[in-house]
Amino acid sequence: MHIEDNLSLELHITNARNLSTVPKFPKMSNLMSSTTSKIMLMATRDYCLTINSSTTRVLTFHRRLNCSAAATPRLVPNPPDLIKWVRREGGFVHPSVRIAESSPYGLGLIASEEIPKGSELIALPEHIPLRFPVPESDGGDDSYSNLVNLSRYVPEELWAMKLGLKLLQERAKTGSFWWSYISNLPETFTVPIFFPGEDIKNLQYAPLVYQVNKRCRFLLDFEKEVRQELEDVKLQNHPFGGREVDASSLGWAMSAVSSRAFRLHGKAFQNDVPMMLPLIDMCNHSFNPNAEIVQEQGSSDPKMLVKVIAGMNIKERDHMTLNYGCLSNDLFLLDYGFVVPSNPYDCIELKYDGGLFDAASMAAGVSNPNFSSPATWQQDVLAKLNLVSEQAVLKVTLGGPEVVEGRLLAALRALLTNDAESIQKYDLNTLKSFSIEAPLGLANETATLRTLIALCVIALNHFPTKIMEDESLLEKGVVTSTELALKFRIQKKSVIIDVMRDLTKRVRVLSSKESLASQS
Ligand SMILES: C[S@@+](CC[C@H](N)C(=O)[O-])C[C@H]1O[C@@H](n2cnc3c(N)ncnc32)[C@H](O)[C@@H]1O
Repeated sequence: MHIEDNLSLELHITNARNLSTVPKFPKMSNLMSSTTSKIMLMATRDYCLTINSSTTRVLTFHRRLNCSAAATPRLVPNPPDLIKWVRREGGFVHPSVRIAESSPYGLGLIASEEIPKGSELIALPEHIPLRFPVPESDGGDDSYSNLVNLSRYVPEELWAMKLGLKLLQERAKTGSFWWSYISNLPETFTVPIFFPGEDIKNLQYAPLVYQVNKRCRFLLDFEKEVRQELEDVKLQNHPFGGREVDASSLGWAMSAVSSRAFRLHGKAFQNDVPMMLPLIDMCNHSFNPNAEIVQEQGSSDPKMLVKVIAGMNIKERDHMTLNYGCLSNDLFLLDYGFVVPSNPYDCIELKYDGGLFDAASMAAGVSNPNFSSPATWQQDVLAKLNLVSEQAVLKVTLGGPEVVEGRLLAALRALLTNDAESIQKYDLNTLKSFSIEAPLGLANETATLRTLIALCVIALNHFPTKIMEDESLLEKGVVTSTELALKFRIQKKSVIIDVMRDLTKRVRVLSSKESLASQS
């Protein structure tokens, strides 16, 4: 996969906006270019990434410096009181819930007094969440049908952009019902579409660089489509009140949604519709949250669409947290603009490739591996694992709760044995897991684990820098985007090292069993 150009967006967010005026959208500025550079990121040819910055369109990210360094600047300097607005609109906010600085995470919700487990913290009535309108609600309105037309250009995977169009529409509208909410949104986001090109390269990890480039390219193309679609639209039918929407404002809206919207399940939520939940979205993330969203319409209070309750006792001055999901750092950075240290769900992606796996096996001292030329019965196993054929999914992962993706583990075990008969004895699920120790025998398991360790070494060596170098760069003090890129790649390398540790332990256990067996 060669990515010819590396696109990122420059977001100039400059104006402190007066509440009484309709806010202007941020302006996208000049396109820059720099010298060509190439980086090889992954072990396989397909993950070889070429960043040719001579065709690069880099737009730099400017953070305003006139606000307090600790706070995340909001869309307007002194936005309305969000808690008061929610209460005024019929929502419930626990009397001990406050919005406060939650450094370094931006703003957050804090308890001004102890809150007992099970207490209702926030409840929002149906009209407060912001969602993409369903036809019945805005039907007949041309600005609505123009918005729907634009949303057709948005691929399903970028659902945040669809809701982002609605957010931009409300941001442009004088007297929007949601203005109290929108004016409290961050002015800028730390997601990598806004990184300078150098910091996209600094991620050192091709799968994420690919996703960032894809999003940037989409935004630049979408900007053109929006322009064309709205060229001849009359002011009264214009979905953004005649305001020009460019890649920067689209990027702002997409990031606002991806970092704050919730996809709620259950019949009350029209099949997994994403929505922005004012105030609830002030909760920061934790894998051990002290609050949770109650998704079903409670019969005790049928007017409330969504509630947050305390999942445990929340002490005075504690921050309220929600779990955004068991996500890898790729998704945390791409959608939310942060990296979780020691994230148990982080993993690295590799491509299943016979040549690479033969090389890893040989490096591990396995004689005559046949990943490149598997026997027919081995090909059958690979087909069942969806690792051969036109539609094969060749992406496999190391790390996360599984440590080694089941399909990869089963493939290695099957390709490192000559024993076609024993393979028939087990169902594929057994071969895909570590739950039964050494299903194809100690020698096969040792060869499998050693090959995996060699794969880890290859993957680690493809990062251009070592963790220690990254850490010393971090210590020097760098801008936010560089800091995030450094933290991200440190975590990726740590995932590989953790996997190697785990596999090495397993090899040791097997060796001691082997030596016991040979003694008896
Ligand atoms: C739903 S908002 C939470 C409110 C946000 N802190 C604010 O100032 O508006 C999600 C954003 O909060 C920040 N955040 C939340 N949890 C975090 C965490 N565990 N580590 C770092 N940043 C976090 C990130 O900037 C993320 O995009």
